[in-house]
Amino acid sequence: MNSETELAPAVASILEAARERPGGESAVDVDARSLPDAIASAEADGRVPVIAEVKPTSPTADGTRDDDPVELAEAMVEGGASAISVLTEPSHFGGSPEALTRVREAVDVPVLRKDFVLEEAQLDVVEADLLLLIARFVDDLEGLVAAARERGFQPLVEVHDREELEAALEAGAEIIGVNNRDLAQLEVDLETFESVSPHAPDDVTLIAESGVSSPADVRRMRETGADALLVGSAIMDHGAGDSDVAANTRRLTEAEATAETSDDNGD
Ligand SMILES: O=C(O)c1ccccc1NCC(=O)[C@H](O)[C@H](O)COP(=O)(O)O
Repeated sequence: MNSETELAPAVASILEAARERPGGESAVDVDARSLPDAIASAEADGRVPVIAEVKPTSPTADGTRDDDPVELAEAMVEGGASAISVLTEPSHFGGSPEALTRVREAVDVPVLRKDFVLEEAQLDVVEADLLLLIARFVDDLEGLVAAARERGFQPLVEVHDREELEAALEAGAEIIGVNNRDLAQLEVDLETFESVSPHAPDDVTLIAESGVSSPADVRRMRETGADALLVGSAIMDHGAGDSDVAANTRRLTEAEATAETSDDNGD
């Protein structure tokens, strides 16, 4: 992996910044909340398992939300989110490790650290229940998956195509996210998940990431094998700024229940 060919300029800039960021001084020791348990709990009470993302801004966002990350995360849980993703990348996404720590103290669902972790010391910046590793950018994926597990994290390995899926499986990944956003044009295409998901073994926890914006999208991803969905923009609604994050989350977590009770196409 670790190919920088055909990367969008914003992604090349994100990687450059990631290489400069220091790691922690000593290994963290996490007592992680289980994502599979949180997914099972949502399924049991009829909610779609959604990992809602606290993403103040991004290279593709229309604006920035300055709301308190804790208030956003609490509203997401109120809307039925099974887990929270918190951007810790500071220079392109407006995130911080401190925001993640505050969110994890405030909610009782699993919290994902969303960042561009490239080397082992960068695992030790902050405790989280789940930790994102992007297959394309990590040189020693197997080593970093193992190092994350040694610290107690549940690694979530992000892939974009079948080759990266195979690499994630060889590295021992048990939780895999298929990112619908390509890192060359930053365009989203839900067909990405649909083309990769049939090749994932049943015992993998499979997450559809990016570009899910409506209940119809939720159902489409679930029908093609998504155990959970990672959703940022449609919940944060950067353009509106003051939109109702709990309601935005609920619209997606209730997508399957509303489909059963409604005659319309429910988008
Ligand atoms: O979100 C971006 O603009 C972005 C740009 C460059 C690299 C990564 C980017 N996003 C990272 C993500 O994985 C998403 O935040 C996450 O999957 C949620 O996506 P969405 O629901 O489409 O906001």
